[in-house]
Amino acid sequence: MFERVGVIGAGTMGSGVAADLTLHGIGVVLVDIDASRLAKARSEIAKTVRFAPIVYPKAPKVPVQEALGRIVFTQEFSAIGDCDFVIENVTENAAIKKEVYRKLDALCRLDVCFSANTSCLSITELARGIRRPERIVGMHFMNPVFAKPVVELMRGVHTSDDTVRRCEDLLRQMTKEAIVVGDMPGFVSNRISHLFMNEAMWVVHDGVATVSQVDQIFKKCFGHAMGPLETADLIGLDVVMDSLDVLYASYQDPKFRRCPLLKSMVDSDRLGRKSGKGFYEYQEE
Ligand SMILES: NC(=O)c1ccc[n+]([C@@H]2O[C@H](COP(=O)([O-])OP(=O)(O)OC[C@H]3O[C@@H](n4cnc5c(N)ncnc54)[C@H](O)[C@@H]3O)[C@@H](O)[C@H]2O)c1
Repeated sequence: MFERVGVIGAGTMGSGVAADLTLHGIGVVLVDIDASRLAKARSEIAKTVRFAPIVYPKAPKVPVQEALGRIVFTQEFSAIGDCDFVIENVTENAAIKKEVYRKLDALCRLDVCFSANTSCLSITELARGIRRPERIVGMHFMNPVFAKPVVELMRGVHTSDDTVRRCEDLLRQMTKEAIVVGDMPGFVSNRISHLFMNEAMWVVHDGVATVSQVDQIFKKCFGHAMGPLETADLIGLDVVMDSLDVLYASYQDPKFRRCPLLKSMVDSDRLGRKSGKGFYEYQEE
């Protein structure tokens, strides 16, 4: 049983992962370089602990103070020294992630596994230069983490069977299951979904349909729970743009060329739900 998990990065995904771990009784050390992100994460986690069982009845009911009491919020990487497992959720940028793995590698016991919560980056690439490449794995959590019972688990070239088994054990403790896939940029989910989202943006850019029409067609004709542009807003348009850039660079394939509308929305801080405005507008909950 895992007792204490290090969570690196306290943004949308890091705070979601930390909230789900604490809901399942697992201690967390949540590390971010930005104090304001840690403060925001504390209030987001409190909100999740309060509302998760209402919107998702399978989520455990835990008093907010008890859940927050299981989390150490810190800017100090050294605090993760005694963690049994680390889930990394920093910005989707290979250079930033690799620097984080170098720090973790120096701080953690050699048997500790590191999982990358990444949208598109290759796990094998992230493991380069690390003393424990067999202990690096990809765990692609979906947002909102507490309501998604399945995680895409990516096996790098060096990832060992024991590492995969430990990930599955941790996910079981979080009442989730893994679908284990291979390691190519974007894996299964984002290699396909980002083409959908990008093409939906081109449709709006070309004046073929409105944002709402595109999403309604996916929901009412195809039975999807969310349309591609609503999904992009939920993920964060900056994260979608970073991911498309990784896919484009990795495959050298023009099919991943991002729509200029996405860049102009990111430049004007229309990032989706997290900034209150994206393809849609959102009120503070
Ligand atoms: N947003 C989604 O729906 C989603 C879903 C699955 C996976 N992902 C992946 O999860 C990762 C995080 O995405 P996000 O949406 O939470 O991004 P985000 O921008 O909300 O959060 C990233 C956090 O990382 C922190 N950070 C940056 N450099 C750091 C460092 N060196 N050390 C510690 N913290 C650092 C930032 O301060 C920020 O708080 C990305 O790789 C993304 O592709 C995102």
